[in-house]
Amino acid sequence: MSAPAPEVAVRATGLLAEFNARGVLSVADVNVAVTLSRLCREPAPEAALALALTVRALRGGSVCLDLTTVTEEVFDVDEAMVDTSSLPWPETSSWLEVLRRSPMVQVHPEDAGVGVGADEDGPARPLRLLGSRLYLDRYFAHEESVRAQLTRRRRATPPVVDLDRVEALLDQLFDRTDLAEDEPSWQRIAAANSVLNWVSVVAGGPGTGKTTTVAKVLATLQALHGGRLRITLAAPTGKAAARLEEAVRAESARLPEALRAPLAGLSAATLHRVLGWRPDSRTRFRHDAANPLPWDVVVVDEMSMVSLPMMARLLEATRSGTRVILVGDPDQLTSVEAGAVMADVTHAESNSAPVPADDVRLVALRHVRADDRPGAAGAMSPDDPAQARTLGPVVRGVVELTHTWRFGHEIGALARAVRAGDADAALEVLRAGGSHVGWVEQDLSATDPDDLAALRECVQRAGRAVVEAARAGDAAAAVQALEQHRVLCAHRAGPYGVTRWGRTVEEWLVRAVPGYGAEGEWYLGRPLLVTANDPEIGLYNGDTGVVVRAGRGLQAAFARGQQPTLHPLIHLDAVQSVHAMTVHKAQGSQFSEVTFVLPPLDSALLTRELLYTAVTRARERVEIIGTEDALRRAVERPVSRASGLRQRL
Ligand SMILES: Nc1ncnc2c1ncn2[C@@H]1O[C@H](COP(=O)(O)OP(=O)(O)OP(=O)(O)O)[C@@H](O)[C@H]1O
Repeated sequence: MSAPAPEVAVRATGLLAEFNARGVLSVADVNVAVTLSRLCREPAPEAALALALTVRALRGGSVCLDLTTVTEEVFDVDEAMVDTSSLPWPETSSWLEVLRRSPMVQVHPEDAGVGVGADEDGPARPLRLLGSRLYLDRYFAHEESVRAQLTRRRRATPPVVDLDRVEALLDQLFDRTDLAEDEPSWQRIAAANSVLNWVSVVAGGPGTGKTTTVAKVLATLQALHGGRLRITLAAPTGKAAARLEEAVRAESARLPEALRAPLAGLSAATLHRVLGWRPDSRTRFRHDAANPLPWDVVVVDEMSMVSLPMMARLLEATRSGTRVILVGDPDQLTSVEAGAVMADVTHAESNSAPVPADDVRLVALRHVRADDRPGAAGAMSPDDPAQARTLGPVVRGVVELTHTWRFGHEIGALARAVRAGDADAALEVLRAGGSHVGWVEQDLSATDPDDLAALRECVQRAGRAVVEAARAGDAAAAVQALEQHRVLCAHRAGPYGVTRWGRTVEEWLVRAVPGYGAEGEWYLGRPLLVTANDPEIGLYNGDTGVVVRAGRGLQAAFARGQQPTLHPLIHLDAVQSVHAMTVHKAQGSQFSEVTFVLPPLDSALLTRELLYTAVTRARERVEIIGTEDALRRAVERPVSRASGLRQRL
């Protein structure tokens, strides 16, 4: 794939001009760097380059620019890889030296005890240098806020609970029926952790029982506190919030009556709504440090989609005596905005540090004897270095669930192989096939889509069901049918992209469904994708819906738990048709069947997280179209997102 010619930044000279000409820097990156260099009277081109690259890094989801690794990064222009090896990169140590002396840069004292503002006597400087990592000051402040809040809560005296009572409740809620003889009950350990810590992380892939565990944690907490706790459930999007509410309800319905009752009124909302969305600001909320949230327990699901700035706002608005339970899949693609908070918190460097033998939470965990199986927390010794890797995260409030309870066996095996970076194992699962996974081993640039008969039939079957329900005015059935099957792509454009595949799917539907699309722009059964957050009407980027008959008019139905919400078409500002969608947009959604169009070998987007996220969007079956080389490359290349949080936690 060749990259299109980049737009030329007329203000760029020297280094900036060269990086712009190669497409690494956009006009906007260059303009920010030129303007701030002038304002700060910084003549050094290396400093301007570092600033421009930092702005660019934020666009790509990194929180900062790491000067020691930037030359190895994969840069892309419009999704095609750019060869940056021949660019005139400054030598790292002299580049850092220029930055240390720059009037644009505030050098941060390395010792972790010193927070933002400690050396802020001089005029405001737009950049912050911490070791080899360069931040825009605002993003450093977000990272520092999250780090400080999490650390403070971890170091605080843990919540006071009656440990015997906790043990009895956990005994009642968790049994070992479906576990192998030597398999620790990680769900139980995770639950103990969330009960015993102010901040806890329940990590795991789809179907590993995160929601089940959270429902049991909430039941335990309410039982310990006489049902008086005020609890809120939050998620980054409306759809995810609705799913969370439904799942927690379904799980709590299975609990014993006495434990279930206090959970009856639980409801979930988007993070925007929980924090108090303000029409006058995109980044500030009604609840903040001065006006904190009233809740005793805050559960945040789909954490991998939560950006660093959002996490900072949430923690700042949460009182120190509130339990915060973070739930999500750290191996998924990260938030569209900057940050990889879930992955950073789950894999924080401190998690592998030695565990102090007198750690209060460890003692507590032992006391509740989370489990006696080999390798379980209750049976572990903090003095045994071999166990430190498993025990470290647990003691620090992080538990990863790995047993998959829901998937067809092959999808789980494929997801595990991808997650582990084991390309041979992934290929073995795909080659073996079965009713849950399939592989069309083809290079798509040379394929006529009409040759993919099985895919066409699948698309037509699902599309027909959507249109029939939409025409009949059955919004719930239309929304459900919409989630039967989805084509996912990494790219937006080109032979592997959403545009081509969306058009193909649309053509197949026109052929299969009489009168398809005949009503004009808002035709019955038109699948819709929301492309921008609109908290006012409760629709979020990535939400999908469908145009349905409603009385004598038309409305758009969006999945929200059992009953879809209906919106007048006139309210829909930012929507497009969604016959195929990017994996990024599909985060937070699942479909019965998924067809994943794997990008080509030279794609900058071909990463492990992309493949893992695509595979785990499927509930019943996933089919991958692409070559063996591209598959191997994807499994073997993890995403690199620069952030200091992982090291600093
Ligand atoms: N220990 C267990 N034994 C048997 N079934 C379980 C167990 N834990 C969870 N399940 C079942 O597995 C399914 C998936 O569980 P759950 O919804 O809690 O997973 P999840 O990790 O929250 O998934 P997702 O991320 O997709 O929401 C549910 O049907 C649940 O009842």
